[in-house]
Amino acid sequence: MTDHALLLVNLGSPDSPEVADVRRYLDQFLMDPYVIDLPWPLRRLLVSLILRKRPEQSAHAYASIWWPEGSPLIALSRRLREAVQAYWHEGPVELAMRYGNLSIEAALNRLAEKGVRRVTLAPLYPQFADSTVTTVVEETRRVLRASGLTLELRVLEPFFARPEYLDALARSAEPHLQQKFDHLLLSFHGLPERHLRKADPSGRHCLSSVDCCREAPAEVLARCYRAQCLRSAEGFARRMGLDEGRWSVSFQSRLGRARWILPYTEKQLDALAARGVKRLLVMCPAFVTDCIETLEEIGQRGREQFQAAGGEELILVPCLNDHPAWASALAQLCRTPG
Ligand SMILES: C=CC1=C(C)c2cc3[nH]c(cc4nc(cc5[nH]c(cc1n2)c(C)c5CCC(=O)O)C(CCC(=O)O)=C4C)c(C)c3C=C
Ligand SMILES: [Fe+2]
Ligand SMILES: [Fe+2]
Repeated sequence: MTDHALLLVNLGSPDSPEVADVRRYLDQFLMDPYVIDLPWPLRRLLVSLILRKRPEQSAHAYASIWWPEGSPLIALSRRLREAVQAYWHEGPVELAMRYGNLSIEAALNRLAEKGVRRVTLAPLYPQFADSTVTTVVEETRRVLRASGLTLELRVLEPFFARPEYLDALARSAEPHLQQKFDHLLLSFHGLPERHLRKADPSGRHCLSSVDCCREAPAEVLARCYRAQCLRSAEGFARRMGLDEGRWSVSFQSRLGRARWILPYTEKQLDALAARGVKRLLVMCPAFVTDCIETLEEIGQRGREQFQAAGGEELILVPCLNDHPAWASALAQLCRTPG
């Protein structure tokens, strides 16, 4: 059987680190109502304000991590697609981005032309958030409706606690954890607190106490990004045999002035240095491929900040990228997506 395809979807990147390309990309990204969840006129106003300064700053950051082949996120996602194809014999493996080029529409059309009948959609995010998973799923459904393609769609559920993902994370990180280090910081992408409250099916659990995410009942856990990040972190630390106190969790990439989920990575870097941590390892398990948020925010700015606060070295552990253990795990996850 070769008519069951995989469609891997990642976030996307600007076409180049030029200011105009970065502005166009940020505009599409931030105008997504799943990312900035305000009514259109307010969203337009806020995004236009953000776009006054942000494209220049982000363009500078993108330029500092850009590869000869282009955006690291896209280049690494392409390599991942190729690696997964070696483990997926049921049909073709396609790659698309939610924003910018490599559109979902073009990928679905290619699959239909190849005679594919079933597609398993894999949003490349281990933890659930409306701003990542829901927007990918909804956009794919919208394209299918609009194009009239009759492809049967299944969706890979967030895999934050699946052994396939956690084992692959352990296998890819293991060589880096063999070096001498004082502390491991697991820095996840942040999320506005408002998004957490909105996704909470109970309407009252999330953010009700400092520890609510540790006691989330199953239906809340299924929708709570923060609780899922903590589960991933605990599952990873257990696999690596890390003692409590030798690792911690934080959330990075805050945008704007609203409250985002705590603790902030920026604050943790200072706090760890002040506590006497000299050699700090940082992993970013919410990202399956390295990108601006890992390479620039942590690997460059985070390192400078940590050293200025008295730390000696910040070592960034690479994301899963195209590690064979991850490519094989992803194919396996897609065989039992629900
Ligand atoms: C891993 C999961 C992600 C969540 C959750 C997420 C939420 C989220 N992000 C922004 C704003 C920005 N994110 C940016 C980059 C970016 N974000 C993710 C992933 C998640 N975002 C990735 C993989 C990347 C990297 C893209 C790349 O090209 O390398 C950016 C752009 C970069 C910048 O200007 O700093 C913004 C802006 C919000 C507002 C949000 C939740 C509401
Ligand atoms: Fe983001
Ligand atoms: Fe929660």
